[in-house]
Amino acid sequence: MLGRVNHVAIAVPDLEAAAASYRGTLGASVTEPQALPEHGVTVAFVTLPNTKVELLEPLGDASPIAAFLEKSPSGGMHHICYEVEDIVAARDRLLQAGARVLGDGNPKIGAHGKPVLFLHPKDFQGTLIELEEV
Ligand SMILES: CC[C@H](C(=O)O)C(=O)SCCNC(=O)CCNC(=O)[C@H](O)C(C)(C)COP(=O)(O)OP(=O)(O)OC[C@H]1O[C@@H](n2cnc3c(N)ncnc32)[C@H](O)[C@@H]1OP(=O)(O)O
Ligand SMILES: [Co+2]
Repeated sequence: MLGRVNHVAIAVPDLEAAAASYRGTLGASVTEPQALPEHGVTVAFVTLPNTKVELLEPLGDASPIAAFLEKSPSGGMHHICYEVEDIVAARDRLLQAGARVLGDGNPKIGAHGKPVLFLHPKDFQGTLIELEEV
C-alpha cells in the first residue's frame, strides 16, 4: 500500500529562521512560505534529490503545531508522509485493521493540492503518519 516517502515534517517556532538555516548553513533550496489556515500551519519545503522536508510553523491559535511546540519549544520531528495510490482504499483498509484515522476520517486537501489523511501516532510506534494520494 505505501509508496515513496513524500516528506518528513519538522515543527519549528520560527519558519523564517528555519528556512535561513536550511538555505544558508545547510545549502539547501527552500520554497517560499505557504499559509494553510485550514490546517493551522504555514509551510515551506526543503527540496532534496529524493524527498522533501516540510518546515511547519503554527498559524492561528488552534494550530496542532502550537500544541506540539508547547511540549518541544525548539521544535522537532513532527510527522512522516507516505504516498498512496488510493487514499480512500488505504483509509478503509486501515479502519478495518482498527487504526485511528484523525479528523472526520475524510481526506482533506494538503500543501500539494492532493488529498491527505493523518493516522494517530499511538497506533504507529509513536509516529504521526500522513498519507498523501499521488
Ligand atoms: C496537510 C497540510 C500539511 C501537508 O503536509 O500537506 C501538513 O502536514 S499539516 C500538519 C499539521 N496537521 C496535523 O498534524 C493534523 C494531525 N494532527 C493531529 O490531529 C494532532 O496533532 C494529534 C492528534 C496527532 C495530537 O494532538 P494533540 O497534541 O492535541 O493531542 P495530545 O497532546 O493528546 O497527543 C496525544 C498523544 O500523541 C502524542 N503526539 C502528539 N503529536 C505527536 C506527533 N506529532 N508525533 C508523535 N506523537 C505525538 C502526544 O505526545 C500524546 O502522547 P502521550 O504519550 O499521551 O502524551
Ligand atoms: Co505534511
